[in-house]
Order: sequence, then C-alpha cells, then structure tokens
Amino acid sequence: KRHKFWETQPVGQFKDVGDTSLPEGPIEPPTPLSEVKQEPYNLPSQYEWTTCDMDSEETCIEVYNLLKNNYVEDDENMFRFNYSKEFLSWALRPPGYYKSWHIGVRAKTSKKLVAFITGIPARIRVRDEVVKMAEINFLCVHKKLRSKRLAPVMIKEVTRRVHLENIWQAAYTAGVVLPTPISTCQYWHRSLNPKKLIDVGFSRLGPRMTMSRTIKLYKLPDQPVTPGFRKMELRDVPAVTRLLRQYLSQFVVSPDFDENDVEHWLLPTEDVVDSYLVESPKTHDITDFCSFYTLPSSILGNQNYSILKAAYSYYNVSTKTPLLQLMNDALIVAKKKDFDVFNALDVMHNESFLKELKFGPGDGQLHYYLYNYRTRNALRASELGLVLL
Ligand SMILES: COc1cccc(CC(=N)NC(=O)c2cccnc2OC2CCNCC2)c1
Repeated sequence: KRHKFWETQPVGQFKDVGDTSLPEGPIEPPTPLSEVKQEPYNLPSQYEWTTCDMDSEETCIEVYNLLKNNYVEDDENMFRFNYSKEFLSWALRPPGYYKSWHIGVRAKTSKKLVAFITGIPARIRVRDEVVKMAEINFLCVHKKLRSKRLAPVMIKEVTRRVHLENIWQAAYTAGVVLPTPISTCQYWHRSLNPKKLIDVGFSRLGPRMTMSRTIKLYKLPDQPVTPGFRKMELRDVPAVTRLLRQYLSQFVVSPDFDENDVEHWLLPTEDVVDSYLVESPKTHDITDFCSFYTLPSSILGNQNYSILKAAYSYYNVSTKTPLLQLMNDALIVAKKKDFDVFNALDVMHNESFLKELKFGPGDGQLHYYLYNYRTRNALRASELGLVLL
C-alpha cells in the first residue's frame, strides 16, 4: 500500500523489514538546533496554528469537545472515545511537559478548534538504551476536514517542536498499520455489566446462553480476596517505584519511571486513574501492584445508554500474589466502581490471565511505533512493557 507521507519519514520502511544488516537504534542523527526549521509549517490559508493551554479550563473544554465529537471510533462506528477533561489535563501535564507540544489548529474566521495533536516527554528504555522521547497522542482532525491532508502537516509540526527541545525519537500507537510496527497487540475485554454491554451491542449473547446465565457467568465477589490489598497512597511512591522499575526491566521496551513519574502517573486520581497494592500484613513490604485508567466511550445511537464506562489495564506487578488473583481483585474493585467493561492488551504478562479471567478477544489490534528508532526485529506483544493512554 502507498504511504506517501510515511515513506518520507525516518521510520522503519516495509522494504527494510528483515534486513538484519541495519543496526538497532536511531535511523537519522540529531540535527544541529540552528538547522531545525524555526517557523511553523504552512497550513491551508483559512487555518492557523494555536497552542492549547491545558491549564485553561476554557481550552480544556474546547479540546474535550473536539475529541468527544471527532476522535477514534471502533471499527463498526458504534462507540467513540470520550476522554474526560480531567483525564486530558492529567495525560498532557506530566513532569517536564512542554505547553508548545499541545498543538491545535483553528479556523481563522470562526476561531473554532478543528484539529489537535500532542506530545509529552518520556524516558523510554529500548533494551539497554534509555532514550528521551516524545509520546505522541490525540491526533484528531474534525470529521468535516478529513482528506485535506492535514494529518501529515500536524505530524511534521509536532516533530519540529519536539526537535526544538533536542528530542529526536517518539513513540505512538495506532489501530491502523503504518510503516512499520515494532509490535502488534490484540485487545481483550472482560464484561463487568454484561446486560448493558449486550443491550448497547458491545457484546452478543453467547450461543445457547440466556441473559441470566450470562450475568451469572461474569459475577464477581463483593470484595478483593488478597489480604493487604489496598489503594495506593502518596507514602507508597518510593516502594511502588522500586517495585515497578524492577518488574519493567524484564521487557524490551518500557518507560524508565522515576518517583516523580510514578507520583504523576500512578497515584489514584478520581475518575482518571486507580491504583492498588498488596502490603504484606506480616512484613509490611509492598509485594504487588495493579492499576487501570478510566476512558469512557460515547455510545453512538442507543436509546437507553449514552456512555460506556470502561477501565483500561495500565501497569501491574506481581511478585508474591499470583497475577491471576491480583487481576481478579482489580476486576472486583472495577466492578464495585460501576465500570461496565475492563479492557486489556496482551502486552507484558497479560496473556497469562486473559482467558482464565473470562476476557474475550476484541475485534481489533493496536500497533506500536517508534519514530527515528529501528528495532532489530518486531517484538512479541509480551516483550512490550509500555502502555499508552
Ligand atoms: C469501546 O469504545 C471504543 C471506542 C473507540 C475505539 C475502540 C476500539 C479501540 N481502538 N480500542 C483500543 O485502541 C484499545 C483497546 C484496549 C486497550 N487500549 C486501547 O487503546 C488505548 C491505547 C491507545 N489509545 C487509545 C486507548 C473502542
């Protein structure tokens, strides 16, 4: 398939797949900052660049509404991600973030926000190399402006602004195949509210299954079963950081989190991210950790419901409690918090619990990409220790 834009970019090209003579690492060297384009790329004349100040409630609302009405839908166009304002503010303002990487496009006359793309700084380890990268996310062009080739110029502009901060690599995911995935994951769903999921068309009643039998199949205990299972608190940040760094070191690609990162990304934030840990009642050591983020979806065209409450598996660490039991406790607390479904990718060790905890395979895949960084070969999903929002 012709990728007119991506064939011009420093990314693994399909023609190079399998060429083991190409070394793992950056594809192009950094450019001297004086040679980085100083002015923004040209937009079609009726549009202008804008930097979205996510500290401003008004701008957060504009970004929220653009994504709510124009961001990613499932393959059957029945659901659309509905990231909350609080989630977006959290997702875009981690330690060391750059306002200039929160990029919008406005119509010059109406000043309406019609497109968006973001980057946040992250230290990502690839095997033994820790690389400063930008995590690119929330690329969204208004439905009425599709096929105007706006996406390539937005990608070039965020790349330019990342280069200005002397960062030369990026990480991103997409539901579509572009040159060239470093890994491809399968997503899985665990029903928590099967009646609603069937009513809205997210799930279908199994063959030879009644509704009451289905409700019973997915029933969960009222409380977690693991002794010492509790919400994470600020005082746990040092221990959770140690536990997580040790656990993530086994994967080929993973974030290189420090305590500031852990405090931002994993301390519970209502309606944004939930995290729990197991504190051994005997030794008071922190032995296990699980977390999930809140990403509702709008339900497009259902009489009874308008929002699907979905939890997305984030980072989980098991050293004493079996991962199966830890994740079942995560399902129990997610159900208690009234989530309808718990989603997970088959990354890290997730494959070991998906089927047993009654996850069903989703109807799509999520591809992971690195910009200006070649990996020796494609990775198995289980070699990925990176979860993007
Ligand atoms: C249920 O509502 C949906 C609304 C829009 C799209 C999809 C399907 C889909 N594309 N799902 C995922 O990409 C996905 C499935 C499981 C776990 N994480 C995921 O994506 C995350 C990570 C990438 N950025 C979006 C959220 C579902």
